[in-house]
Amino acid sequence: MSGSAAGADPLIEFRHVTRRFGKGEKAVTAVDDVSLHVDRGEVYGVIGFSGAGKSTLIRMINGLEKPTSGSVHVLGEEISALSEGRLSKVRSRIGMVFQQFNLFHSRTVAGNVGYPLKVARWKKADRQARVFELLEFVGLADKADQHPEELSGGQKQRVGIARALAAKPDILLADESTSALDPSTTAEVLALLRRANEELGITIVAITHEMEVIRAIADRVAVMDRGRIVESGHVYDIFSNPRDGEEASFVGAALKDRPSPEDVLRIRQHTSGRLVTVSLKDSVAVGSVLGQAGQHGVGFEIVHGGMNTTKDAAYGLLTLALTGESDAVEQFVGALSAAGAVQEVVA
Ligand SMILES: Nc1ncnc2c1ncn2[C@@H]1O[C@H](COP(=O)(O)OP(=O)(O)OP(=O)(O)O)[C@@H](O)[C@H]1O
Repeated sequence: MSGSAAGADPLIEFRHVTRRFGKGEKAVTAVDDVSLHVDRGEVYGVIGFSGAGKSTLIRMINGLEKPTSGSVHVLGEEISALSEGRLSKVRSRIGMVFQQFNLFHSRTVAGNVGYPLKVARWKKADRQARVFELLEFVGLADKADQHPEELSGGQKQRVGIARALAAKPDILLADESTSALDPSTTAEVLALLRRANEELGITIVAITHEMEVIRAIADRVAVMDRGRIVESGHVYDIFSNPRDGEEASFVGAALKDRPSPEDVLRIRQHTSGRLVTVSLKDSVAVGSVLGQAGQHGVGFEIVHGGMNTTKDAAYGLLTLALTGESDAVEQFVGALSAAGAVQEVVA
């Protein structure tokens, strides 16, 4: 799902939101003039290093934190201006998944999943039916009567997700939901979040410091740094577009899809060819141009890069060392540019 044309159906909207903590010299601006919108049915990822302001941002979506200035609109309400009573009504339509699972150890798996329904005063029979349905959905129907300590980390998080989905919320907030898990369990939990989005139509906001999470589930991403959004857009566009200029993209740098200055030094030790990086958005077209290198009188060596996948499509960057007469190489770079965006590698 990616119905995310600007303003299509925003469930969440931040308008020039700033959140400061403390006063005077010790004041910290955790969120600094952030504007963004999340549309119904999309998975919106927020990525950044520790301290970037992600938790503060997500806590403003369910009203646990209020902006110092600006406004936050959720499900048609200005959540930042609501009284506690009205706030709890909006909150009941928002589920939350935590890094440390936050399960009740004294309750069974079924008891944990059914807890929000008990709070919402669902009838016992309805509650039992809903819990059963949810445990089936997350693949833990056989664990209903066990306690959390009998489960693996991935299973605990699946219980956390079932509990967050229990009251049929419109929005699921995932706060570093896979950070405590190993890579294969992470993949399993991300696949479940993706199913929740695709099969139940739930809108997800996921904050993370892991690029893998964004790549696996997000439609759009905002990169946060020191409270500000420094880059945002569709995941595929951001991951697949090589950026110009001195400011290397945070995403590109984290993916290591371009050679670092150290890599370039190493590459230079064995080739004097012209180094270019080509985008593999259309890998067939690029492959066909590379197949004609000999006819251009050009030799090439792949010195860095490869393919990766996002939720929408595969993408990649290849760095090539091109050898041959400079006119021939120039002409060949022209042919490559027609197949994929080309950038010179300078170091
Ligand atoms: N209640 C608070 N009081 C004072 N400072 C705070 C408070 N909450 C957050 N901050 C500060 O705001 C900044 C952003 O913190 P925040 O937790 O939102 O970042 P984060 O990106 O979620 O990082 P992490 O992944 O480490 O939680 C940090 O400098 C943090 O110390």
